[in-house]
Amino acid sequence: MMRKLAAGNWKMNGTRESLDALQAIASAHPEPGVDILICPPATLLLQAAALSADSPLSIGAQDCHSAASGAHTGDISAPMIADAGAQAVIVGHSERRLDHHETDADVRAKAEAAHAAGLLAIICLGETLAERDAGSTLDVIGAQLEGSTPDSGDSANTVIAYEPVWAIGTGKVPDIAQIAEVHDFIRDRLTARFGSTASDIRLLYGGSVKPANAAEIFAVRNVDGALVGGASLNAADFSPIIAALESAT
Ligand SMILES: O=C(CO)COP(=O)(O)O
Repeated sequence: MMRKLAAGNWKMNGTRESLDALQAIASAHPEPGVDILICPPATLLLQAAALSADSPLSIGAQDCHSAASGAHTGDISAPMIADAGAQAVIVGHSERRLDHHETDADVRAKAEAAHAAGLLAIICLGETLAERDAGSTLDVIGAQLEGSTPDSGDSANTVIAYEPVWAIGTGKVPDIAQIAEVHDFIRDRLTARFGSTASDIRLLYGGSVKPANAAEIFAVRNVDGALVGGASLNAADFSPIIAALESAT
C-alpha cells in the first residue's frame, strides 16, 4: 500500500533556530498517516537528522553530486548525505536546472548516485510558462522524465515531483485539469517503462501549495503528495497541508 508523501523543501532558508520549526512539525504529527520529509539546507542536515531520529519525520538534502567523493569544491555527495543521517535527496529542481545549468543527464547521474547510497531520489520536472504557452508541456515533461530517471528507479527509491516553473513561489497554481493531465501522463510513461510496479511510484505536485489549496490539489487522481517550498518553513502552514494529505488518503 503506497504511503503518500508531504515533503518540504526549505531551499536556501534556515539557520539553527529554524530547527524549532522542525520540532514543531514533528510534535504536531506523532503518528502521521502519511510520510513527512523535510529538506533543510545542507548546513542543518546533520543536526536535523539527529533531532528527527526518534520522530516519524525524515530528512533529505536538496541536491547531491553524481560522484561519491573527489575534487568538487562546494559540492556534497550522496554517501555524505546518507552519513549525515538523511534518507532522501531532491535532484533536478528547476532552480538547479536553471541556476546551475543542470541537464537531464546530470540529474539522472545524481539520481543514480542517490540510489547507490541508499537514498530516496526525488526527481523534479517542470515546464516554463513559455513552454506551456507553446503547447509543449507534455513533450517537455516526457523528455525530462525519460532523461532524468535512471533504470534503477522503483517505488522504494524514486519519487517524481511535477513542479511547473511558473507556479513556484508565484502564488499561481495550474488548474485541476492541468495537474491531472500531467500526472496521468507521468504515470502512463512510468508504466510503459517500468511495468505495473510503476503504479506505486509516488508523484508529487509542487508549486505554491498552501493550506488553502492543498485539499483541492490532493483530490486529483495520481497526486500522491506535495513538494512544498515556502509553506514548509513553519508548522503553522505545513501542518494543515500534512493534515489535508492525511484526509485525502
Ligand atoms: O519549488 C518548490 C518546492 O520544491 C515550490 O516552492 P513554493 O511552494 O514556495 O512555490
